[in-house]
Amino acid sequence: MSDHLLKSIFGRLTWESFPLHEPILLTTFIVVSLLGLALVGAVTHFRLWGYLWNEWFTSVDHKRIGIMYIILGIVMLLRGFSDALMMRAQQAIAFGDNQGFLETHHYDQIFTAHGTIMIFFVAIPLVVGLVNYVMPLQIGARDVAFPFLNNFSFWLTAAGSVLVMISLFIGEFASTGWLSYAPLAGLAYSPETGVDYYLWALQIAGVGTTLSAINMVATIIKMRAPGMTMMKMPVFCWTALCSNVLAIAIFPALTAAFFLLMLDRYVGTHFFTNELGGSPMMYWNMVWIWGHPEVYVLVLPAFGIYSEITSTFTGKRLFGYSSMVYATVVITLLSYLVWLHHFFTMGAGPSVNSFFGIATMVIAIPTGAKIFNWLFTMYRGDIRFELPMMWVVAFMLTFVVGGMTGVLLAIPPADFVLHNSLFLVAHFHNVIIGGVVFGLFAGMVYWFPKAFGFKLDEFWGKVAFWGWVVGYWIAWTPIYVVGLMGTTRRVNHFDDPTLQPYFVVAAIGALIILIGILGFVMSIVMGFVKRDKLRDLTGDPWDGRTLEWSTSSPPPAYNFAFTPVIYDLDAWYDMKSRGYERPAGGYRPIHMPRNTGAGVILAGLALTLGFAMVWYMWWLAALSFAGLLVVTVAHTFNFKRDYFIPADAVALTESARHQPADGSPT
Ligand code: HEA
Ligand code: HEM
Ligand SMILES: [Cu+2]
Repeated sequence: MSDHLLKSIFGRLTWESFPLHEPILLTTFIVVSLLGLALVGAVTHFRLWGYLWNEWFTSVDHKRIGIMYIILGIVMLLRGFSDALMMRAQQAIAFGDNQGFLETHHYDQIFTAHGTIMIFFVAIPLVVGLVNYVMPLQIGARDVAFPFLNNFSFWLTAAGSVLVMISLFIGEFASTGWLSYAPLAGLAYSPETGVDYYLWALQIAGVGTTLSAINMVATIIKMRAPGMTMMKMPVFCWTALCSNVLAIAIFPALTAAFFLLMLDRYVGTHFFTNELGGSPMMYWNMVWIWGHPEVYVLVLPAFGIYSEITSTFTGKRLFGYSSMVYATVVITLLSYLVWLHHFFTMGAGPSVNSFFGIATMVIAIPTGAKIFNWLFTMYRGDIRFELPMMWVVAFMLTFVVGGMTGVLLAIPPADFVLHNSLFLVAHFHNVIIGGVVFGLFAGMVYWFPKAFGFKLDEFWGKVAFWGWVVGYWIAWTPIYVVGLMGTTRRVNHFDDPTLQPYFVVAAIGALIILIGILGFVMSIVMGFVKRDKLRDLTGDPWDGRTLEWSTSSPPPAYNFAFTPVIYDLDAWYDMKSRGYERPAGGYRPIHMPRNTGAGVILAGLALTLGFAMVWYMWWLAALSFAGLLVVTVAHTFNFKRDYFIPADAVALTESARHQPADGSPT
């Protein structure tokens, strides 16, 4: 075939695009392919494709979608963490003459991929997954407002992560940092495929996240059970509401920034270069208007999780419920006003910097109010130190330190010294791991028995806990120290040998975190193995206070046979203390949304479109874009969108519940 023909078919994809000469990547590729083949083989062998497709992939049930999000997040955590281990290994050995095993360009891709994956494909899916699973149950709803949209959003997120994974083996990923700063990310300095993979993956996933946020907000506003006024809503739902309102407000800014960067790269415009009136600082402003609030999008639901767990495990109503709600709202509003603290060094001048510095510090007040509310809830409570509560305590001890170093960075003159240092990197791992990740683990351990009907294995759960907590401190304390001494971020080699011991300790810490991660995986595996022993038949294993604990575990597809009526905060606790009896008859047919494969197909087409655009395969891009339009229109002609669960089937499901008919706790 002529070169010209090849080029028009494959765009810029050639044999050179496959990293056959990179031993690390080749080995990874072989291992991943073998594991993938084994998985496909196993699913085929056990004839599970039909089950997976009908019951999971096409499911519009918020519970199943939530679980799929969480699985995606855990799988991507393993990927993101492998990157972290490689960076830690590199930095532990690359001193003086030793260049380590990752040359600069490769190291750059790894920290970019690590940051991008951890934020977009670990933290976001895990948070969205938990909100998806828990929030509708907590507000007494049957599902979310737009069940199909929910499935579609999930698959868009999944498509984005697949695109990032593809970049590992075909072409390369961005080497421009997790927010791909312009002008470095422009075509002139990054002509390879990396930034294009980055942009398309995040645009596709970003649409999913935005749609999901709209869905969650609509659900919370419109679908609360009768009697559940806003101020009787569980705190987790409040944090979910604020987090998703925030997401709706900020994602368009990121989408616009990426869109303009795409125009710069594909069409040759100059939005983010200094030529022809463009400005790179415009890009920084736009991505940080997204980026700063985004960290609160992640941490607010984690705060909600801590609130639920603290009141459950102290057996008390949350101290200062309304101040907790106001603090959440205040953090939401303030988080819009501080983005410039990420580039104090831009040179906006002392008055601008002071404004943003002070606005940033003010956030410590509502956050501190929350910390004290949790402490006051615990004060003289009958605390049960089970695993979820242990995570809460570890969070408080860890997060406060990270918050304090944040306040330190918010002082502009101090930030001129610490900006882009490893001190900053230690700050954000401190708040993200201590705040978001610990919260996600707490939430997963807490709600797992709801989703699966048995608890996680406790011994391995404790291994996970201690691995993460001890590992975190050993891994990041030395990084604070070297950062304070002036070591900069994003470098793969150091000249000063006296720094080496710190990085060796940091690497040991990362290995201890590895034990924590494996411990968590084991707690699921062993929980499953010992499920008969760990089984909970009551639906309420922790003596919970909110409505999700009033249904069976796992809840039926329709969540509640009868819509609950709410009189007080902590609705389920209130129901239990009034001697609530579950109705044993009088069921009516339940109207349900029907599963559909449209979301999977649309996301598949979006993935193809992204891949084609990365490689300049214009014909494939046009084809998949046309496909997207056709399937979207065709889907609007799908009139078989719902069905009824007959009353007998509901009666059967309800009578199968092992909980005593009086609904009393164990
Ligand atoms: C979940 C994530 C998360 C959270 C919660 C926070 C919370 C905070 N962050 Fe952080 N931050 C990040 C994630 C996060 N950050 C990331 C990812 C980056 C950098 C990304 C990059 O550059 O790549 C960053 C960077 C960053 C910078 C930029 C530095 C630089 O680039 O040079 C600054 C500067 O102001 C800052 C400040 C703060 C502050 C003041 C808080 C506050 O919200 C903290 C408030 C909490 C407390 C203070 C503790 C509890 C309070 C009390 C117990 C009350 C008493 C306390 C006082 C009176 C002080 N952060
Ligand atoms: C679990 C243990 C983790 C370890 C050991 C780890 C390690 C690292 C290292 C070594 C770097 C590069 C530092 C540098 O040289 O600049 C880094 C960067 C980063 N990490 Fe982590 N990390 C961990 C978890 C996480 C998590 C959970 C998140 C987010 C949810 C996260 C988000 C980031 C981000 C955003 C960057 C910046 C990337 C960039 O500079 O562009 N990390 N991490
Ligand atoms: Cu910020």
